[in-house]
Amino acid sequence: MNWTRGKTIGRGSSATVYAATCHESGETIAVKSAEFHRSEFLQREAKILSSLNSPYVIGYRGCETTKEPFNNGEATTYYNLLMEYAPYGTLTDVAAKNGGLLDEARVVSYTRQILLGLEYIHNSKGIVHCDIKGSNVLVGENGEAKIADFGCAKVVKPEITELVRGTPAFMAPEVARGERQGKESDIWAVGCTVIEMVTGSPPWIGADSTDPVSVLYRVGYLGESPELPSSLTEQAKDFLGKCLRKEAKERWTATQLLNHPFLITKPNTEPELGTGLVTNSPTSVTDQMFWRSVEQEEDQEHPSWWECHEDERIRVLSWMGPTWDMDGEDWIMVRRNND
Ligand SMILES: Nc1ncnc2c1ncn2[C@@H]1O[C@H](COP(=O)(O)OP(=O)(O)OP(=O)(O)O)[C@@H](O)[C@H]1O
Repeated sequence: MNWTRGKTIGRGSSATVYAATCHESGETIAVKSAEFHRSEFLQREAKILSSLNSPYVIGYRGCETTKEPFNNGEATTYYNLLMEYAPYGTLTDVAAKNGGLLDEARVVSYTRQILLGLEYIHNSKGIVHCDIKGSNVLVGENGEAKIADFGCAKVVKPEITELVRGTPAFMAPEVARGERQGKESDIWAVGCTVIEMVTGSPPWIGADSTDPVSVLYRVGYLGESPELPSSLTEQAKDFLGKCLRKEAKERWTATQLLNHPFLITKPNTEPELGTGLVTNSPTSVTDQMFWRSVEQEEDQEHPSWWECHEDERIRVLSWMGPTWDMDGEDWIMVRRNND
């Protein structure tokens, strides 16, 4: 596919996302790019996304490498994941535009769509997302929620214990303890995302400590759950209770939750949305470490943070300082490598 790279629309910890125009169709697409030698996670994400097809999952448009000249004149090779463009940005962006939080009708509508996406990837594809949160759910052209950022996702293999992935504030007890990360852990994260949509903050903000290691300890070993917002209806609280059960096996599945009264008795409202956002995944510098996914430190020379002693983990987590800025680039041409 021939395309022209446009403005930066987002920066994550592992890649930069640009708007781009497809030459043949004129369609605006999103291109997530990383230098080739640092693109292992992006390549894995592309492989998973290419196997998915649902209105509630961001659409795959292809992947390719490009050679692009930089300031010093030398060409750098990039790996690019081409995706459907979501004009309204992430759920976190939409909430921010709405004063930080969303009303219950919108929360219901987005939650239902996230669960439809999860039902598809869990049941039809045997995939666990591992990093569900507001900033990893995009809002599509028609205002629908679409699960994105499959950089932490994996195919479920119950017999294999793999490294923990995801964002501490959204981690289920069994994930916080480093035991297993399955479909049920995504459901816990859905509960956390509902809290985020209702309160405008990730769970645990306002708790005694927002230090990620302390939160993981409280979730994993002290058996604590995030506080339920007092503004919620009893039905909503009951729904969250089904998502946030401490025992993974007792948590409801996506299919069961789709039939919970919280999701089936409310009318759908069409959200009023604005486009043109340029965002970074974390909402602010101060909460960035707390929000940040922990999938990419595997390629650092240090040991995996989870396998370390707690003191070591604190040190590893403190390495995750801000690495992003907000500069947008002008339109540039992209030269594609030969296929
Ligand atoms: N398809 C898309 N359409 C519109 N915006 C997008 C799209 N994909 C990503 N973005 C924007 O780019 C940002 C970063 O993307 P993404 O979360 O996929 O990157 P990442 O490097 O995996 O981030 P993270 O640090 O959360 O792992 C998103 O928060 C969003 O604002």
